[in-house]
Amino acid sequence: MHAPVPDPRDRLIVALDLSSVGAAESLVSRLGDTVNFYKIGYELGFAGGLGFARELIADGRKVFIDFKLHDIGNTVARGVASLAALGASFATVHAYPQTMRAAMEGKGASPLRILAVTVLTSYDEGDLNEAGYAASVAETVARRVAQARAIGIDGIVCAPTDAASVRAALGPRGAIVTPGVRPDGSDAGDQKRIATPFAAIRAGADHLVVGRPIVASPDPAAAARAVLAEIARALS
Ligand SMILES: O=c1ccn([C@@H]2O[C@H](COP(=O)(O)O)[C@@H](O)[C@H]2O)c(=O)[nH]1
Repeated sequence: MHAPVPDPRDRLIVALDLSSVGAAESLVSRLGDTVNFYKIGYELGFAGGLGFARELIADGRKVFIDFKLHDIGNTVARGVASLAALGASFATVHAYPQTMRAAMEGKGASPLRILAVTVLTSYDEGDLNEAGYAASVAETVARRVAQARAIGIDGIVCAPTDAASVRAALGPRGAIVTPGVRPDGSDAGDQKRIATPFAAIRAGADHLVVGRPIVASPDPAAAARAVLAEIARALS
């Protein structure tokens, strides 16, 4: 069985897609105790964000490093070992078998959980086809989840619209983490496979990643509370 999520706030992961540590510090301070789990990707990570990740972790927050690693096995394993030493809770790799195996080896006995990114939520059938894949989004997700399961991966990143089929293919073990979450009325931006927080949780997502609907809101704490309320309603 995959571990139940104990603190409901751990269901919500806010993507700190911001250009400086100062901007991230200010957002985290505005969100206060409403949010406890943060994701750091390229934008903040390449602007000093790993030092900030260390501070968040020291402050008792959970951190997800979303660099979507994909390289030769040795490089992936060593990079993941560094993320494990940092104290990150989650880290992503692309769902290629060699990469997933290397990441699982690199994390060793640490509590870091490796999440395999199946098909990006900004991709539809046309984007996948343009990238050279003949299979559909659903077929590609299914194939990658089957491979991830065989390797014993810790979790999957997929669109909320894929969550139910991913859970069926993944079995009870492994976390399902869904970006592409959009509360009703919010702008989809470049996301193509989206669902509301309520629908994502009902479809079986364990954790929702939310960026712009909270980060770009005039009142981020109120936007986060609204997402948490939807999560609670979906779980009730
Ligand atoms: O398939 C994926 C994998 C990762 N992401 C990341 O999640 C957030 C989503 O941000 P929004 O502003 O809520 O769209 C972003 O950091 C992506 O890098 C994803 O969107 N899709």
